[in-house]
Amino acid sequence: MKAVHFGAGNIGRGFIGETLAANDFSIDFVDVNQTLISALNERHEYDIELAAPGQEKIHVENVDGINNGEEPEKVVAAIATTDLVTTAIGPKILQFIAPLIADGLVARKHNDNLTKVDVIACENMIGGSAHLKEEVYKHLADEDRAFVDEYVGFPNAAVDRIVPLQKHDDPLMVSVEPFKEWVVDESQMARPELKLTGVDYAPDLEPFIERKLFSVNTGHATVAYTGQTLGYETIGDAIKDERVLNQLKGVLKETGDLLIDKWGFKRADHEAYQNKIINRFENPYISDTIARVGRTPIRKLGFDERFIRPIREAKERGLGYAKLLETVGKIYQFDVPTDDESVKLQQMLQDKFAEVVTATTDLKDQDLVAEIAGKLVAEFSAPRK
Ligand SMILES: NC(=O)C1=CN([C@@H]2O[C@H](COP(=O)(O)OP(=O)(O)OC[C@H]3O[C@@H](n4cnc5c(N)ncnc54)[C@H](O)[C@@H]3O)[C@@H](O)[C@H]2O)C=CC1
Ligand SMILES: O=P(O)(O)OC[C@H]1O[C@](O)(CO)[C@@H](O)[C@@H]1O
Repeated sequence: MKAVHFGAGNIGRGFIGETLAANDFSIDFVDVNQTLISALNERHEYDIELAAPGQEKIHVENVDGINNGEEPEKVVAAIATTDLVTTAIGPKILQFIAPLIADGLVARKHNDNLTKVDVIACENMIGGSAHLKEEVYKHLADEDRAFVDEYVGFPNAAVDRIVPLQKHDDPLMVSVEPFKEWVVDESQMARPELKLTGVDYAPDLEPFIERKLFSVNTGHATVAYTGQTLGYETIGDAIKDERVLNQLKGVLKETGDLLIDKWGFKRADHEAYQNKIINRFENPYISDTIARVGRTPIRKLGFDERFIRPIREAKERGLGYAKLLETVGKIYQFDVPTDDESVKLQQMLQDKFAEVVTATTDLKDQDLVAEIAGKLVAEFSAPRK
């Protein structure tokens, strides 16, 4: 069996690659990072290390790399004959790989390849594959849509494994937590007979993706944003602070109440699920930065994302969301100069504060307005350790 996987990064190599290889797939990793692509093509194998006592190694082989920026035609040819397409590239990048996926699917039509194929987006988002499908369809001519309708599935999926930023001499080596969960919506598959060991197939993904996103991801982000306002740089250090842990527990109580009310999870089971997540965040074998877990704060503030959606739904149901609101307030203080969205958010705040300063002081000197606004932004985002 053959798979084309977009995104040879942390979760791509550290989870999707492991699972595909364990199911005897050969994998074409597609990425724009030439260091990763060259290493994959030189060695055709890599190691995964479990972040746990013993640091067990898992060997992955039968892998190749294609740089989609340099050799898009190779990606199209690979999709034309593959059995499965997966992505772990980032929600906002899906739109950029959609044209290539569309070309690859049309190539299947031109080659009379009538084997059905599923395209699975393994991103932290609700409806990831459905979103990718919309993007792909924008690049299909009317006469190709019927073929894709009939032969291609875009089943939504939830993937759960913490894979932090990596620091190894070997660019392919990836250290991952032992826990892993990959759930695919079976009802949306074009080729449901192609099932992978290590993947769960659910008739309805919504409860799983919401439980995961509003527990693991809302929780992790809460540790990151609360931790940063207290001056911490790593998740491990932040979660040792009782104020951060209490904030996390408060937020998980609110999302837990919502999930139990909405999906009928049993409270005891859900609390056990939450406690396991807290233990995962505390894993001393993982060094995870607040900058990574809090990355792209504007995306994380989105309408259907890990804070605003549970807040909206808790409000509709008359449930509590005070701790979630508190955390949202902290997201606006997320200040990481290397994160474009953080820089943009801070600039938006600076501009708004400047409006308030102008309205309250009548100052005409814009340099002075900017200086005062800068002080206000700093005041609102200063660490309060
Ligand atoms: N790291 C984790 O623990 C988990 C991550 N995810 C999701 O997986 C996705 C990827 O996350 P990570 O692996 O952490 O990120 P990452 O940054 O390690 O990997 C992303 C990869 O995509 C590549 N890429 C970026 N733009 C590209 C383009 N236009 N064409 C081809 N390749 C491109 C990058 O070079 C990089 O190798 C995200 O949606 C994330 O939410 C989901 C569950 C766990
Ligand atoms: O990948 P995103 O959406 O930026 O969010 C980061 C989150 O993803 C994970 O890496 C895995 O779900 C978590 O560790 C973290 O909460």
